[in-house]
Amino acid sequence: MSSQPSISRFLPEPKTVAIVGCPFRGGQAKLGVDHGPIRLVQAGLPEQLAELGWKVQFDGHHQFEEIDTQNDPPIGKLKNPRLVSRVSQAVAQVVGGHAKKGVLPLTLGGDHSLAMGTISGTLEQYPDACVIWVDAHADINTAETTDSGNLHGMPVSFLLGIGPKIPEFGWVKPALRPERLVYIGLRDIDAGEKRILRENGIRAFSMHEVDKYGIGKVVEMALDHVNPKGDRPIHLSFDVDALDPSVAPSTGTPVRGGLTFREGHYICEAIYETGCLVALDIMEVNPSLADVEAVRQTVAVGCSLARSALGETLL
Ligand SMILES: NC(=[NH2+])NCCC[C@H](N)C(=O)O
Ligand SMILES: [Mn+2]
Ligand SMILES: [Mn+2]
Repeated sequence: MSSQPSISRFLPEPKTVAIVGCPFRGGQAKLGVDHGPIRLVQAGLPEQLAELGWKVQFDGHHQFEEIDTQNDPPIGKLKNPRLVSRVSQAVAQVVGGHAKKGVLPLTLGGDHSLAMGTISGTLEQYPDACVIWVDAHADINTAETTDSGNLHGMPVSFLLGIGPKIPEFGWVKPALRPERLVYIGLRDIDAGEKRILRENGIRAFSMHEVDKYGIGKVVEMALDHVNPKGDRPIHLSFDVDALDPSVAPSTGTPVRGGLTFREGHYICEAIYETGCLVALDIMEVNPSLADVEAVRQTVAVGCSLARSALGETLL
C-alpha cells in the first residue's frame, strides 16, 4: 500500500500530525477504554503515519485525574460530570493549540465524551468547520433525555448548545450549527435522540441509507450537505463501534449490523481526498473487552482507519 501526495487546503507543508493520546474512561462505565490510545501507539501508529509522509509529533499520552466519585457526585443523571468537563476542556486547549499551528490533531480515545473537547478545539481555530460523526450512536442525548447518564452519549448536544444548561460545562461554546453536522452509520438511537435529530433538522445517514444507496453515494451526499463547495475544514470523529462488531469487536457499546471493514475505510479515504480534513478522532477502542485476537483486530482497525484518513491508498 502507498500514499498519494496530496494537497491539503488548510494545512501548510510539511504536513504535520500531532497524536493526542487521551487515556480517559470517565464518560462511560466500562473499564479499559482508557487503554485504547496506549495500545494504538504500541501497535505502531506513529511510525505508520510517518511512513505515509507525515511529520509526526507525539510526546506521550495525557495524564488525567483519577475518577473520584466522592468529590464528583452526579449532577442529575450525569456521571463524573466535573471530571468529564475538566478533561474535555484540557483536550480542547491542546487540540485548539495544534490546529492554530497548522498541525492536524489526531485524538486517540478514550471514550467519546472527549469529542466535546476535540470539536471545541477545532471550532476555536476553524469556526466554519463541519463535523462528520461516524458512529452506531448519535451521542446527542441531553441531561434531560439521557437514560444512562453516561456523558459519552451526550457530547454533540453540548456542542450544539441544546438541552438544559449545566454550569459545570459552561466553558463549552455552542459553536456547532446543526447544518454543519452529519452522521454516518447510525443504528442505535434513543427515542429522545430521534426527536432531537428531527427537531434540529440534523442530516443522518443510518445503516438503512448505507444499505439503500451504498457507501459511495452516502459519503457523497454527506459531504454535499455539510461542505457543498468543498471549502470548509472537516473534523472527522470516528467511533469504532460504527463498524460491525465482527470488524471491531473490542468496544464498549457494540451494535450488530454495522459498517463493513471496507465501508469504514472508504469513508476515511473519501474524506482524505477532499483535502479538507483538519482534525481526526479515533474513539472507543477498549482493549479489555475481548480475547487477545479480537483485541488485536480492533486495535489494528483503529490504526488502519487513521492511516486511510491520512492518505493511505489501496493502489
Ligand atoms: N460513544 C458511545 N459509544 N456512546 C453510546 C451511547 C449509548 C446511549 N445512547 C447512551 O446515551 O448512553
Ligand atoms: Mn458509538
Ligand atoms: Mn460515540
